[in-house]
Amino acid sequence: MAIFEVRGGNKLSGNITPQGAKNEALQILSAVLLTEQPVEIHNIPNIIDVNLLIELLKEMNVKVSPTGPNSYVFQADDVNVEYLQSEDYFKKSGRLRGSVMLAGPLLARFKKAYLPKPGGDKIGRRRLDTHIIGFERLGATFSYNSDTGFFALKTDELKGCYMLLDEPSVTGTANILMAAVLATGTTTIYNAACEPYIQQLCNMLIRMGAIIEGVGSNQLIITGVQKLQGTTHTMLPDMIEVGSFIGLAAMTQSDITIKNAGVASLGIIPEKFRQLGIQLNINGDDIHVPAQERYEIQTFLDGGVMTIYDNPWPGFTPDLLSIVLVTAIQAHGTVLIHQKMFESRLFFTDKLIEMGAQIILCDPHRAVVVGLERAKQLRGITMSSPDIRAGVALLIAALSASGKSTIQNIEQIDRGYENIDGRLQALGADIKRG
Ligand SMILES: CC(=O)N[C@H]1[C@@H](OP(=O)(O)OP(=O)(O)OC[C@H]2O[C@@H](n3ccc(=O)[nH]c3=O)[C@H](O)[C@@H]2O)O[C@H](CO)[C@@H](O)[C@@H]1O
Ligand SMILES: C=C(OP(=O)(O)O)C(=O)O
Repeated sequence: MAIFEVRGGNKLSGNITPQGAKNEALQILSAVLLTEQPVEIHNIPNIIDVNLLIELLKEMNVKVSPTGPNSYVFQADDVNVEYLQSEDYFKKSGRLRGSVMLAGPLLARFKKAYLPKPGGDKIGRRRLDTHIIGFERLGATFSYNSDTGFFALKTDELKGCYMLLDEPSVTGTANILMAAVLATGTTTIYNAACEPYIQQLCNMLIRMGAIIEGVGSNQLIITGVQKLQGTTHTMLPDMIEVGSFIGLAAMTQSDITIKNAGVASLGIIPEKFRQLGIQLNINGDDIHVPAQERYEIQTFLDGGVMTIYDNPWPGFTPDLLSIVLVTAIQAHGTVLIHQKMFESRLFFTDKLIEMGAQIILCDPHRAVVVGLERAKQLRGITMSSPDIRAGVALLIAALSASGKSTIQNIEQIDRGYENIDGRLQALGADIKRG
């Protein structure tokens, strides 16, 4: 198992460009199954989860031709849906969350699909009810094999309907949307997720010939069409990487410019880091984070302790709470981090406490961070990366700490961050892959 060896304490400087968005890529790559025509996609991040999904598409007989370092053309004109019943698919698809989104397009085009046991981060229960109930409402039937954990879905015809989702699931919305674009009649998805990656998917589908109203809102109205055509699509910058780099700069007192950060699509993210007291200078599409010795966590207007919590878009993404938490360690002041969506995402704080952070884990969902105000540096330790975002939070802690840290299980980090060691070395970080 690969490790990172980090010698912390270096102040970093320079420019860093975020990769294409991981969670957008997983939706967009699934959508190539909706047409027999070529689809050209740019700014695809070279990360484990995305490469695994590309591998699954290849195994399904989709033609995959690289056209540049992060660009590919996909053509799904001879799809082998039966591959989805193979042992190999069972094994590989369970390794990432994104594979669930192959189901919507397959059901729409080939009238059958298989939904794997959800993979991805082990950050709490991750149910598929929204996906399955949505497909059922469109006219699919499902059976569940408790030995394999697979749902088999089939339909004679998908028919549009009105549905109010139980929760605005991101992958659930993408899945139902991709099924509905080829259904007969009109589908209304109310309480839909509406984050920029869903908007990107909608806009791609519209370019392919789909009819979708309400893009960017929580109500999508889709008029089904018989066929979709090829298109070209470019992924947005990864907003979770942008937030990770802001946290990294603040914790390590570094002067970093995040180039082409996709500022217009960051929503409330910059504001949350400002609530930690971090100065951000936005110049066009770049974010300059100056070296900051001191940053002071704001209080609420009534003087109450700041709380930062997750919510579906346009609320704050749960994927950045681990980064906000680690960044608060050297702040002046106190913050309550409340992770509402996932119940196992804060346990990594025990490693931060071992490094010297002042954190009280109140329960699985809430942690209070009392800033050290740089009176004490964290100390390097050996630790293991439990999930993508906790992994990067631990990496940020290690880069700010005195002495050597070893981070194990870095495959978790590689799932979502492209060549992170190389890009951090270019900023002056002492990090080695072992
Ligand atoms: C591949 C991908 O795109 N993964 C993202 C996607 O996962 P994913 O689509 O799997 O996440 P969902 O949006 O379905 O929901 C995530 C969790 O939050 C809970 N929930 C959701 C909505 C809500 O209003 N209340 C609530 O408690 C759900 O029950 C679930 O346990 O969206 C998550 C939420 O932004 C992100 O963390 C993941 O990185
Ligand atoms: C939780 C995440 O990913 P996934 O849904 O792919 O596990 C994440 O990107 O932070």
